[in-house]
Amino acid sequence: MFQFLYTRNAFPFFRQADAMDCGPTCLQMIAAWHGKTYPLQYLRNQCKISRQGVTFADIIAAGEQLGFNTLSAELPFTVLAEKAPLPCILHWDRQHFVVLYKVTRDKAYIADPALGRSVRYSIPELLQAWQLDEKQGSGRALFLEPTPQFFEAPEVEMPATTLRTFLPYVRQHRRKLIPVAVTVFIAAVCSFLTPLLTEAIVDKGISSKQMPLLLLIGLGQLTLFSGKLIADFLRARILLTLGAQISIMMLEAFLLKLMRLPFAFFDNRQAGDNMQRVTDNQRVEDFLTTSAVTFVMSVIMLLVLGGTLLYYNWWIFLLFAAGAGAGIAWTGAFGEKRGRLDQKRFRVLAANQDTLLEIFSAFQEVKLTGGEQLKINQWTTLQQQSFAVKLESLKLDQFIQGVALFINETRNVVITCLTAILVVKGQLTLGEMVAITFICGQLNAPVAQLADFIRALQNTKFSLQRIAEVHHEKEEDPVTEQDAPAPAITGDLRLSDVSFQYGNKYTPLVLNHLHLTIPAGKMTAIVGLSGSGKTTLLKLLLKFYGPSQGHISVGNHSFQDITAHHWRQQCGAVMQDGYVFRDTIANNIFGGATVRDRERMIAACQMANIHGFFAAMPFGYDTMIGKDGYGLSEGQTQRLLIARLIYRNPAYIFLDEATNSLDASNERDIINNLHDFFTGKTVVVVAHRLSTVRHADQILVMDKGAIVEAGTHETLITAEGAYYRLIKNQLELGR
Ligand SMILES: Nc1ncnc2c1ncn2[C@@H]1O[C@H](COP(=O)(O)OP(=O)(O)OP(=O)(O)O)[C@@H](O)[C@H]1O
Repeated sequence: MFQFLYTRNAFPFFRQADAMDCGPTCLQMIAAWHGKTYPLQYLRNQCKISRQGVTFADIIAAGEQLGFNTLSAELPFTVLAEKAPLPCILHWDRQHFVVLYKVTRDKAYIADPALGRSVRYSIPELLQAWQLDEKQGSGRALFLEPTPQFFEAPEVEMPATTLRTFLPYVRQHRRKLIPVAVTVFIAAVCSFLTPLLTEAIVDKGISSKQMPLLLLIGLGQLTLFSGKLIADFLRARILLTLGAQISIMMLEAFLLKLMRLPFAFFDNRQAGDNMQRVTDNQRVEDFLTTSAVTFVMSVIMLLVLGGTLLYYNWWIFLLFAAGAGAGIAWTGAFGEKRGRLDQKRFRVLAANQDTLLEIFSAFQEVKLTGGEQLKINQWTTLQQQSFAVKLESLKLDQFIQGVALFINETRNVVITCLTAILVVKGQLTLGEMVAITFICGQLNAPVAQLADFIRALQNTKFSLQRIAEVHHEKEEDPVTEQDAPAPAITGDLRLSDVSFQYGNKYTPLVLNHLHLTIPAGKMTAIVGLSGSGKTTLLKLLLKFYGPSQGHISVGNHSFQDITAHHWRQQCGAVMQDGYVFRDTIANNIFGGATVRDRERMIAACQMANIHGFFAAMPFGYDTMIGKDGYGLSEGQTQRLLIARLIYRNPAYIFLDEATNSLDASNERDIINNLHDFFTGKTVVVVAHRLSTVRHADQILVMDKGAIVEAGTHETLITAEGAYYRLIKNQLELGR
């Protein structure tokens, strides 16, 4: 519809922000070609971008969401060039996506989100990058045709995260800005007076040959220098305190935001990504405190010293202003290039963090599999990449700074020559020349600081973009309901026609049209082969994920109407990968509980059969455990997690292989103890052991995401169906 707006060279182009963004960026270009501009972040979400980027299926699913009819085809180049409607998305070098928007007799025009708007390839070059099979000369292409739904869809706006978002943090500390302003004022006055005294030394002191006057002026200069120094020192101290306070508040808000995001957000990101974003927050804080204050100071200095220079000679002032302006403009012109490098640097550093985290947390596995060298090699490869990015950044910075320095020096030399000429001509006194040279020397620092400020501003902009990715993620619960009072929820859990897939609609169904009721106050056991979807079902019941299709309810409440936070307050769970925090045993058992009752805690540990062990620890329940503390065996860890659950005393209990590491005697004791505790509670247990499931009020047998059988142990054994076979082959009959 709007194609006429674009000439051949003006195909709408967007550059990918991130190495994994090529797919969504191609979709962004195609949507823009048809007249609609979508924010990249929105398209990334629609594509459900993961750590590995996106697939054709992800782009198709997102395209259909936007209102495109999509057709993905493997076709020969001749068909692509002569018959296919362009633009289309091509799979490139088997690892990248590009948009092909024009083919002539011997050239193909590609908008490559990594390289640029109009990258021209010869046909053999295109074939080399595109075709799947060298002999066939064919490759994969995705065509997107807009439907009326595309044009009717409302505009999508993603609010930008700007510095303004963070100003409230600074405003809270505005009183501290007063002493900062005072120190800036003192420094400015000192800078203003110093050249005047210099001029006085030369013109008045030397010519009058009055030693006391010279001494007095010298003393004045020393006082001004000391005043400026003290003001600078004080300011640095105040800013450090201010920066630390603002940083803590910003990071606290960032962590709180992260905690409120849904599980899917963490599925798609590496830990290193979020850790790097903490650095981004610190960069913003540094900008708001140090860089912004330095900027204000530089501007004041420029005004004060520039005004003094203007007072001496306006020609020299103009010359200086032109030179300084040129240097600053030069530095500012490299924003986009520096942005791309910064994004590369972010990726490499995040990957570096992840590799190190993996090496340290999987140390045992690394050693057992003899993978030490492999892991070190992976790390060194990342170091090489990091070095390459650093070198590239250094080269660019040196180029920018080198030219800026050259401009500055040229300006200084020209000004020195000009002042000398003016002195020779008698239009300036020697004292004025010395004062002007002094002012120009003094001005160099604020001019350089302005250039630094521009660089800091660009860096902060890149950091803000990355922080925005977290800030604009939809939280699990609506913000207004997050702190609402949470009355108890009761009733059966019901699933009606529930299906679920982790990715988009083209990824396999992990849960397949489930209809089931989990009766309140009863115990339901779920059994099935590995990978049949048991844990996923628990995760849906815990509201970690919402169903892709169908409906879940508890009592009279639809799951959609209760917040995840509210629901999880009613629940307790021991998951397969339950975690022991780096803390005391007591704090590990209390968890997030507000009431910390030691007697109840000990009773919980007795029920979980672990009291004797904890009581015998060096500091009893105050012994540190977790990563840096006293090691626990798998079985002890599971008993601690069960004690945590008992202390929490929830109405709905979910156990995923919670006792599989226990020995038979421990398990029997715990199951006996839990029998009373479970009374009246709704319990869902995923287990492989017959001893755990046989007394359940209801047993559900899962296979390939579906419930294939349901009943009690006796009825299912009599039926001799899936449960019977599973027991024979899988469940440990002996226990
Ligand atoms: N985060 C995820 N992203 C994509 N697929 C996933 C994810 N988690 C699980 N799956 C897939 O979902 C399917 C069901 O996994 P699930 O963990 O629910 O099975 P399970 O029955 O609990 O298996 P097990 O008895 O081995 O614990 C598996 O094929 C698995 O690969």
